[in-house]
Amino acid sequence: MITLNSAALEKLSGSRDLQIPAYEMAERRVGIVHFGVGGFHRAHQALYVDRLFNAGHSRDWAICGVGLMPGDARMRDALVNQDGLYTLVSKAPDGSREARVIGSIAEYLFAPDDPTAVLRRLSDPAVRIVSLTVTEGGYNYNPSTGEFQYETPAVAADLAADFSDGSAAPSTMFGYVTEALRRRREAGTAPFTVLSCDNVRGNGDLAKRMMLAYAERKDPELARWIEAHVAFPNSMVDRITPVTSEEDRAMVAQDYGIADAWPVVSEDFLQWVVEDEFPAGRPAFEEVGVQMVSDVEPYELMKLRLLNCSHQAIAYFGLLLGHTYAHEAVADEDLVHFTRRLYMDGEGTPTIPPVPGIDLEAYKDQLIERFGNEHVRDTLARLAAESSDRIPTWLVPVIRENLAAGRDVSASAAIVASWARYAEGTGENGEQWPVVDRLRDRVMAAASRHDSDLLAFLRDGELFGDLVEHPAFVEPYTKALTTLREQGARALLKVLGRSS
Ligand SMILES: NC(=O)c1ccc[n+]([C@@H]2O[C@H](COP(=O)([O-])OP(=O)(O)OC[C@H]3O[C@@H](n4cnc5c(N)ncnc54)[C@H](O)[C@@H]3O)[C@@H](O)[C@H]2O)c1
Ligand SMILES: O=P(O)(O)OC[C@@H](O)[C@@H](O)[C@H](O)[C@H](O)CO
Repeated sequence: MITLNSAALEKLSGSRDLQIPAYEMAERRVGIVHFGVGGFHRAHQALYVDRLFNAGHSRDWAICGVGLMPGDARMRDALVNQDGLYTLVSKAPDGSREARVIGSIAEYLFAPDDPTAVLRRLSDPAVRIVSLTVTEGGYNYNPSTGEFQYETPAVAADLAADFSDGSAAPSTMFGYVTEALRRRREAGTAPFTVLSCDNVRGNGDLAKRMMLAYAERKDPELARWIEAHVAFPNSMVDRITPVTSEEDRAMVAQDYGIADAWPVVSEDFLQWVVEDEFPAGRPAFEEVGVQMVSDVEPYELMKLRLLNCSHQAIAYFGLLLGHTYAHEAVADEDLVHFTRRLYMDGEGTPTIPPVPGIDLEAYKDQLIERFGNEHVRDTLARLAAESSDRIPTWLVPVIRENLAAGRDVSASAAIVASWARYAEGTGENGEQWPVVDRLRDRVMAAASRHDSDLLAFLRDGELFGDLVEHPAFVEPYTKALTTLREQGARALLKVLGRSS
């Protein structure tokens, strides 16, 4: 067994089944700082940069990963001991796979350990891109009003503190990015580009609006400078990347002989569509499969409204039906009919503009095939987590557009009802499940009132706006929730399937 680190690469070079970096570790120079190094970043952006290095492109774009949250101490321990290296195994639906050691993360900083080092790195003129995968919740906006939430404790603390003399340090992405931009402006250094890679519509626009809202309170003059000089390109990102399991670690050890503290397993599908707005420069992403375009929106809408919303469609129904994995959920005829025909065709698709170069029918079929990839073992529990960040961000806008156009919303109402039923916290056979959500107490308290008020869940204006006042939504929602509670998920899928 070989413990993964730079010194081990030579020993791994003989393996036929494993690709290792074809470049020298010592040649890497940090040009990108990334906040939120989790499974996805390591299966996606870091892979693209690794491909660039392998293809002989400039080594000036290596990544410095930054962890802000207490839980990121685990990533620090894994990556620092391995010189930033890790194993990425991508698995196709037919069972074939590709394994490679990724070398593009040259540095990892756990911000609570050394905030000064993070600010120093962010102020380095060599850093020209700051990229983000901080989850939907990381943007700190109220999903129904779209406003920045100044009262979030960590944000409020960063706003109140003075970082200029080094006596206090930021703790949020907003604090770090704006303080670094302030220092760059003061030093006459050009700003970096902020590249959001999270699953949010107009993710760059949102990042800009939230960053400006923060800066406006902190330092209005700086806010004006950011608005005028910093680019925030939008991007659509796609690769299903489950949470790494103990089985994944064991597989990497057994099949590749590598002791890797935190490998990543993903599907083989990979897509990144990026708005080409990088005034400070960028890597030659187009050379390694990234689609650089002038308008990302059609791609984003397609992906969020077909892939991500469908993930929510299979998550709660799947769990209620007793499934554990995404591939089991789409092997269920009733659920796949509901997802592919009723939701995707009936309600998602009418809200999507023409997407250049994409055959939507083939795209939707491929989504079902991707969800059905049994080798990836994506759990429904992952898809059901943090729903209060996902449903309002992805599905509620679809519902609103369809309501405004006078179109049917029964399938979307059933998805929301399945979340409401799921948030009651017990399955159809009385099994308990952990509801993982930053608003857990609130959503569970609302769901616990269903016996006396079937609309209790829907009354949360922050999550659903005024949907509760739309009879065209409330009627199918009420029917769906009643059927779910009285007869179960299978009965509801059958009823919906018959009426289609
Ligand atoms: N996993 C996927 O299949 C996938 C695919 C496409 C896009 N994404 C995007 O990537 C995001 C992360 O997914 P992942 O699978 O890597 O998750 P993960 O849990 O492995 O990593 C999430 C990272 O975000 C950080 N984070 C969370 N909240 C934060 C906050 N408020 N401020 C700063 N950092 C914060 C965490 O500390 C962690 O480093 C998703 O939310 C999504 O927007 C994921
Ligand atoms: O990671 P989230 O919270 O944005 O969403 C959960 C999944 O829908 C998502 O991770 C998908 O797997 C991903 O968007 C596929 O590209």
